[in-house]
Amino acid sequence: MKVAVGCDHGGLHLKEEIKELLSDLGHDVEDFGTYTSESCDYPDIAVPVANAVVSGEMDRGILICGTGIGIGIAANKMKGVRAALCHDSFSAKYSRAHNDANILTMGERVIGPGLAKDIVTIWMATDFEGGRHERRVEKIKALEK
Ligand SMILES: O=C(CO)[C@H](O)[C@H](O)COP(=O)(O)O
Repeated sequence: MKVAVGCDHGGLHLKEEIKELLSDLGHDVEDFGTYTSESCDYPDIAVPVANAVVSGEMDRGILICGTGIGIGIAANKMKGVRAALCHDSFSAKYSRAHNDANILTMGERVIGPGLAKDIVTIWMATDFEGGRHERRVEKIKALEK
């Protein structure tokens, strides 16, 4: 899969670990920044990653900031984005299976790299179940009209 990754300064180190994991898993990774530890504003990263996913240029996105919250709030303002903040593997699995989340967000200041890598591995491997969940996701999409 083609995966867009992005972070603010609070998520820089974890993003590097996640990029390596995604490559090891056989995915194509595109890094939308930030690239240095200099302080920056997470909406400036969330928007291009969201656009890349919604346009179909990239299949999925992973966004990381200090908490995973702000960058997810920003991404979810973009039409077509279903960004899920996941700090446990159960949520990661069901954000895909039930919600068809297309962007995963995490906080580098919240969880360690080991758990974050488990979360990404599960999130990337889980398919949307459809069925009754399709109807619910369609209702979410209808809210955007
Ligand atoms: O987690 C975040 C947003 O939800 C940011 O990474 C965090 O707010 C940045 O804080 P600071 O400028 O103090 O490093």
